[in-house]
Amino acid sequence: MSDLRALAARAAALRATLREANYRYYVLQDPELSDAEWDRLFHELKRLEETHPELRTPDSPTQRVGAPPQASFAAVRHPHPMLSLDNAFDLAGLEEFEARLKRVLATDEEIAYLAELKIDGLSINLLYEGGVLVWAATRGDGVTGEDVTFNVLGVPGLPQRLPEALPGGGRVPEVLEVRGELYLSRAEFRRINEERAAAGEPPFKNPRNAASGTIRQLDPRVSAGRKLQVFFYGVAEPRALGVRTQSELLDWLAAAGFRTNPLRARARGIAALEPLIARWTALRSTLDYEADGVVVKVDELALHDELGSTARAPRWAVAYKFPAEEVETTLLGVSLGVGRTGKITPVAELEPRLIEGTEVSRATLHNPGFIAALDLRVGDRVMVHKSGGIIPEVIRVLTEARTAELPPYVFPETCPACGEALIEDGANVRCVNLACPAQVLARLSHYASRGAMDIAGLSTKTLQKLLDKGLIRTIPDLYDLTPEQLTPLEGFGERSAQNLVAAIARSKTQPLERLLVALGLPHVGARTAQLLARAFGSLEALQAADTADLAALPEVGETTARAVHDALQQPALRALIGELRARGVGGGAAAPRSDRLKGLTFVLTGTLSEPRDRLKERLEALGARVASSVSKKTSFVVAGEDPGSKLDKARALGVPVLDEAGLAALLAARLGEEALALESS
Ligand SMILES: NC(=O)c1ccc[n+]([C@@H]2O[C@H](COP(=O)([O-])OP(=O)(O)OC[C@H]3O[C@@H](n4cnc5c(N)ncnc54)[C@H](O)[C@@H]3O)[C@@H](O)[C@H]2O)c1
Repeated sequence: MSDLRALAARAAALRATLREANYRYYVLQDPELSDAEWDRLFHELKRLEETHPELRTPDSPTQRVGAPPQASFAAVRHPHPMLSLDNAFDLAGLEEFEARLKRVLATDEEIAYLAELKIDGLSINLLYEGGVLVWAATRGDGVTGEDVTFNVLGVPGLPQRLPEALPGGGRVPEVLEVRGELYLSRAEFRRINEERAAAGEPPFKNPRNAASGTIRQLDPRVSAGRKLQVFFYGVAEPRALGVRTQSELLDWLAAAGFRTNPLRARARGIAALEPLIARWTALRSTLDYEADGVVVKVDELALHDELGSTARAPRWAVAYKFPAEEVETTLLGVSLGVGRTGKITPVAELEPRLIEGTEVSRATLHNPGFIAALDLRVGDRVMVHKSGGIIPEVIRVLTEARTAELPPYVFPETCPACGEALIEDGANVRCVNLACPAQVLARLSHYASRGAMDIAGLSTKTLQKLLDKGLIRTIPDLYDLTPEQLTPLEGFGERSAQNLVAAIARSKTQPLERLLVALGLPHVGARTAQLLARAFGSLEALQAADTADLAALPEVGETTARAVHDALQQPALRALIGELRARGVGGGAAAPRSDRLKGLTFVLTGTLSEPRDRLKERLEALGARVASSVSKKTSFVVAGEDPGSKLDKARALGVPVLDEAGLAALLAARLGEEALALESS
């Protein structure tokens, strides 16, 4: 039983992590996990649920597609659900897929497949009635999508009206639901990012994000100015078209005016697809669009009906994902970054190349030992990949490609910013000069950043200007700036000077948790800062706490407790805090508590998808009371998996019981937008 409990807790934790990742990926379009990491966690959960079906919940990410539509668009209900695809990461995965097919179809005969490229864009569903386009919608959560009709009208190969008769005598059914993938070419992605850079806007991370951002433009002129493209690959009810196979379906779509990808191949048996997959893997980097795999579909449509779908994906198709891309480029130089703690990070300056959708011109070299182990020399040809799918890293030097005798790289002995001798610190080197201008700039920039004090308009560039002009030296100096000092600076006018001074002044009332992040306390990210702020309520109380007080908090380990305690005793930090407090920074209050759930009392029972303490804290932060026993006064009992006697008591007393989905619905109804923020907190 206790083993099962541990597995249930693991499954719940995986579900919570995946849900949060989905929200960041689909809604915020700002993923923190790499796709590879997401895939790994997803598969762990899937395996767990397969071996222990009793652990599966109806709202598990394995049973769901995408994320609900955003409120800024009209919602469209898909007449037939739009599904995702199951993945295979290697040939063994494809063979497993084939074995499953043969088992379900009870056949030994070779199955015919159609292989198509998996385009890395976003799916679109089109509804035609009487041959006329009625709407175009994003996938959303598979059931409901966002109406983006106006944004697709100019896309070539996306017909607004279908021909009455098709070559070969086919006809267009009265109602037709067509599915495809919208995407941006690599060249168009680069052009859009250049345009954004010129307008001072942040770049899109990759073509998929850019396509997704483009289709969700509320102003159709913006999307019209970007060259979206599309490949169509399916319809909701192909049999109504009189076609028998996926191959014939693609031909039908092409004949009706829908753009389809000419790259497709039919093969009998998975083994026969292997050479094709190898060829397409090599072809990938030469395409002018991003493809992240090969979709293998059972060709015979009659078999689709027989195989059916799960809640999340059809059983007759699988997406083989390409392995991580390794790209060859040239090392143009090595630059040294100085972090706010003085750590020196060597960075490879590379000839720019597109890797898995993002342009890479710099890659981490970690530390001097890493450079030495690679025997890296400026001018070398190197192989680069994205570590964990996100951080570019040099993995190999092509020593055989060295034509000239390149001198070995010698790691500097002094700080590039202040000239102070560098000190070895384990595998790293460090500049220990607290007044080092690069460290000062990094600390200021961290202080003003979005995750910390969030001071609008105080970019690193502006901070550099203020330092250069001698207007500031330390963080507290920011609060002494006047509009008159800023107005004469390049890029400032009277208005922008006033705005910046006002934004800096506003930051004084940022909640304590943000100030804790801004101070750069060791091991303190947003989550720990929140815990500390809620537990201690003021900087003074936190400074007075000893290591044991800190370690007693849930989720704060011994190491963090000691590091935070020691940092707060350091004279430099104490002086900084003193100066900030003297200027009225950090009024001492923890994050303002919302009272949206005021008057409600919850009792939590069973295994939930997040630690009970955490949910308790979240509910309390919204003004609710969380009690430990059920009484008539309890508003709701939230029951997770394996609930205890509290559930029985709730039933006996007639107290309403919510499962997690019910709680989410309640929160959404009560909080609207706030619920989303809560989900991601
Ligand atoms: N990094 C993160 O935090 C994070 C979070 C969520 C999802 N993800 C990534 O997204 C994936 C899951 O997302 P998904 O559900 O959007 O699925 P998916 O992108 O892996 O595959 C399904 C989609 O492929 C598309 N597709 C492209 N070409 C196709 C073709 N020829 N035929 C059929 N379909 C085709 C369809 O739009 C379909 O909806 C994960 O594998 C992961 O890589 C990452």
